[in-house]
Amino acid sequence: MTTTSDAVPTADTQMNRFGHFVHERFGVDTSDYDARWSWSVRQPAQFWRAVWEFFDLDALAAEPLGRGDEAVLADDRMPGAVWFPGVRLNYVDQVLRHAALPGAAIVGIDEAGERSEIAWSELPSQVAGLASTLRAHGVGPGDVVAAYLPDIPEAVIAFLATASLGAVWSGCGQDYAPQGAAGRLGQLAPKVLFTAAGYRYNGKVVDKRSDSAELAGLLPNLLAHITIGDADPAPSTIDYAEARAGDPGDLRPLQVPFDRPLWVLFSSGTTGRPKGIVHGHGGVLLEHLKAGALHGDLSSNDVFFWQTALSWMMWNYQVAGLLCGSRIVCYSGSPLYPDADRLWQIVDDERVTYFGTSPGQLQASRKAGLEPGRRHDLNRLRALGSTGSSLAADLFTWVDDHVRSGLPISSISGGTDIVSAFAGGSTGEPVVPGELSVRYLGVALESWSPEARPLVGEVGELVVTAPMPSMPVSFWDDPDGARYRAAYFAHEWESGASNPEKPVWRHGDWVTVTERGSLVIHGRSDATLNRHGIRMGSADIYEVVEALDEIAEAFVLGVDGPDGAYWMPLFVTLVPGATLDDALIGRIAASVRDRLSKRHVPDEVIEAPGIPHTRTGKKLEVPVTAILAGRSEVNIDPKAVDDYALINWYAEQGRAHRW
Ligand SMILES: CC(=O)CC(=O)O
Repeated sequence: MTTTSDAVPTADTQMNRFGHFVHERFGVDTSDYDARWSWSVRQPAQFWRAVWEFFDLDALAAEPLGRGDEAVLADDRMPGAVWFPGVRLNYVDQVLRHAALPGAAIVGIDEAGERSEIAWSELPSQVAGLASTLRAHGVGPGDVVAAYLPDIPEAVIAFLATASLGAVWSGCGQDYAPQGAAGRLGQLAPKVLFTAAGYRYNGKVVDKRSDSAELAGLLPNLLAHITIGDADPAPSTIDYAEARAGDPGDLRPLQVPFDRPLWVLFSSGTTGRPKGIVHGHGGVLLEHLKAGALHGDLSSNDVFFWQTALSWMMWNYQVAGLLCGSRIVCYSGSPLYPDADRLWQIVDDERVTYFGTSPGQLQASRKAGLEPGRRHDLNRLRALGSTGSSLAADLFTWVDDHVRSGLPISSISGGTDIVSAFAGGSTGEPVVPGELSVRYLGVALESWSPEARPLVGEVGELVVTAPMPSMPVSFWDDPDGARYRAAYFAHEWESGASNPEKPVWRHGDWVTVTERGSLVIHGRSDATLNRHGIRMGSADIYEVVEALDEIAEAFVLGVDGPDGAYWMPLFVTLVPGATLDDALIGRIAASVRDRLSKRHVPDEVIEAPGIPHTRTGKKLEVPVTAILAGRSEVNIDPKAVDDYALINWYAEQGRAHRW
């Protein structure tokens, strides 16, 4: 496989400056990435102290960080690690540090192309004005402020105002119906709700006024409902412009303990009550500076655009651009409207330097025959990020051929749980198609065999063997931590000599750590295809099948039947004009056999009317497999799925299958 960009260890990147700083400060060998990573996981207290010092966080905190490892990591138990016990700070201060920068901090673009800007210089007064209105409505430390909004700049201001008070933020995209949003936000008993009158999507105006009013009615503790963009707001609501014009006074974000909740994110909740995952101010601040500034090299020279939505953790990750002094771009429309070129046009118009997207958008660009590098001026673009699912090798190559040769690609993998990435591309590190270049600093990631043995060059369970500061401080409404432990620490490793002495975080993904230290993610381990003892990752099959021009999307399931029978159907959706005839089925089977193995060839290829996803775009492999297997206890929550009507179609396939 080709290397599309070469390592540049001497370049003036923040990562290299950090390496020099660590070498000087701690006398550590940081000559290459491997050395840095090994030190960061062997000496976590030293590593996170280095991050703290490199970004001069003493300047933000009420008091300087104490000496000794205990001041950084007082207890390394997992779960229950105690990070930075004596520290008081506020996430928002790191954003406001950049307020003297010229130009726009936040740009908003809607689907019709309407554009708005909030300048860095306006940020403090907008945050302070809104914070004072929230305070006037009774919001104080620990209270929850909820948002039902598209990805618009006002959402970022509302979040910063909330966090500045030491209150807790939680956002839900307006693509959720009111009941679905209430199933999440309602758990938190918010005191204030932000909603928008609507947004444009797929060429239509989506009017959300009555849904917003319905949601407000489902939140009994609400003291104020602030509406954005409603020309005719109901008397019981407060207009956002008025709320933002509260007395700005002297903005002093409240200094809070390191682990004070910053926000609550929700798991997809397709089959049970969505879990509220709580992250703290300090953990997110350190993790996002590390990921954004060190790995992504984000700075005030950058325009950072990651296409996302409020219910997806990538919204929170996008806001991290502000922590690094970068301008961020919020886009509230469909990524594919009016056509697949839409996001490339934004990258060009906004002079984006770091563009984050998904395999789906890249695949759609490829299938539409786009040549973004020819059609647009993408010269300022210096990195392309991708997440949501594994980025197949052929899409790396497509970017190299059709966007820009040598453009570093960072396929990242992590999730809501840590509101960041465990691994991905890193500025200056080589990129190999289909791989995540490195394990991120401070992430003790390994691939483990069923007997809890570390593996290199073989597929295993993705585990993290030491705490990270952005692991959840708790789950919401989980006083004894039982739901938290069950989510990550309850895996039963097969008995063997090396059974772990300490609990490890099992993430639920299949991963290979290569000899070079890069990674390949093979899909969810709880959705593993286990054909008569041969285990296969679904992502490997998607990579091959979705590369075929006729296939829009693929969905492979492994269904257990009676008497040890196993059925492995591959469902596909087709691009317009394509037909699933014997020739195409033959080509699918041949590609899977040639590029993977004959064991990976599905039992059947079936054209589907669609593929069900969570609202953050993950294929619903586990619950749909259970439905096909006829397991009656599976109850998929219609509100958590993008197209619930499809579930009946899949159930019908299960009933019709002859074992
Ligand atoms: C960083 C990620 O892992 C994002 C996601 O796929 O949810």
